[in-house]
Amino acid sequence: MLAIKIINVSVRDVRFPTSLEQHGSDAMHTDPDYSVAYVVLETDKAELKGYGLTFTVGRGTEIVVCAVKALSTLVVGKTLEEITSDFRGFYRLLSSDGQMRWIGPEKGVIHLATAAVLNAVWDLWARVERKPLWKLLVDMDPAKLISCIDFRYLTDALTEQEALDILVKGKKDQKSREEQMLKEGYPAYTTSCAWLGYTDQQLTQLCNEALAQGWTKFKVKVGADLQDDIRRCSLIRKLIGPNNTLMIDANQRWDVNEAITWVTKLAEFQPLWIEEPTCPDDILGHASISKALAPLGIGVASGEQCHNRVMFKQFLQASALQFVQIDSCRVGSVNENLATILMAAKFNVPVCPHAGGVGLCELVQHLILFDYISVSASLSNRMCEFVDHLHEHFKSPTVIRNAKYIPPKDPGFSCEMLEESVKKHQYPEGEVWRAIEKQQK
Ligand SMILES: C[C@H](O)[C@@H](O)[C@@H](O)[C@H](O)C(=O)O
Ligand SMILES: [Mg+2]
Repeated sequence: MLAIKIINVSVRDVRFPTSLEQHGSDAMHTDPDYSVAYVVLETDKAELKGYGLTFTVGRGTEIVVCAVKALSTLVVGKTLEEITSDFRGFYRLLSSDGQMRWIGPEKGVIHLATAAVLNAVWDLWARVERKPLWKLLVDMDPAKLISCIDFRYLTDALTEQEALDILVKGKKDQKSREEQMLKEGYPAYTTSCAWLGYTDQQLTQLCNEALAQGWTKFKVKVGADLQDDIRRCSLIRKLIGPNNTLMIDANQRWDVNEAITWVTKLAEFQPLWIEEPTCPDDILGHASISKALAPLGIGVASGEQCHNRVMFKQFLQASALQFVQIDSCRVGSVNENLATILMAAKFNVPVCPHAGGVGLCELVQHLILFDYISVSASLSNRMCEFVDHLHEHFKSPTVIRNAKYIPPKDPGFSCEMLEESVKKHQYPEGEVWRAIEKQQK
């Protein structure tokens, strides 16, 4: 089966008009239209396809689509066997092409495109093996997993041997953790109640509904106006009570000193973490914020706009993050996320993935299940984000029970969307967008 050949890469710009209702809004992204560059790998076996995506928030998705097209020449004609027998080499081919790397390297639009293409390759591989991706990873021999990772630029922090040792150690009691996950699921938190554009009334209603559904961990958007933040945090803390968990997220709004002063003023609401307090590239800034907020019991979280494994390496080396937020679509897919998961394990920092958007929950649940079952073996201070939008457009949508992710069972990486949804939301020609255009006129 691995002999199947990829004969075509199709890519489409699919957008959902979430900004109309302020879903997903934060202090920097006030009107996101949750979108994807949606990739389908066609093979010489007509019934077998690989599905992948990367997440965007509307305008600019057409540029990612263009970048996927540029990468597709490196993919078409390859067999799955050629790819998976040297996945590290294939990762490098895509991320380090002698000409194309100039428009990265391993960052920005070209890296988002790499994520979409590689996510589709992993989806195809898992489908061929007839396993959900998390299970493919969990069952994989540690040496084979290591062979998928590009260790270039990492070895001063994590060598191949150290990574292998972590994976070999993780095999102990793996079976019981897998059974536990299948029975109980992986703990989640919700961001759906408190987008920045929601009114207090909306926030109250959504929060009460979430409490009734069993949610115990909540994230609220902050950063635009201090008085608003104090009012909203006080409201949500009252609603959830003193024992539930609260996180706050500023989406890069502040300078370093401003972040420290602002968050200190929100400390009375006892947030577990402040997420993206400042520029996502400012490693030393995050380290200063971490140091200043540690006495208040507030950690720093980041990762949804962290370009690549080398950035994560430095955040960890500089003790700049207390929570590592991997993202399934920002970096070079599973290959690069494996590197970050293993570095986080070495530095003993919990991984709490970023999710939401379109499909991010569907994808990242596979990675965090792998992290628990095969690497960290711990649930302490760990949870995966959940946002309750747009799951209905997926063939295998996430299943949440008692505020926990129930491991997916369908083969693949859960990236496949309903063709009907794709057609309707394709930008700009889909019927949803045509109707909006007509209304605006
Ligand atoms: C624009 C997006 O909705 C972001 O606000 C969102 O990803 C957010 O940062 C999150 O942590 O969920
Ligand atoms: Mg965030």
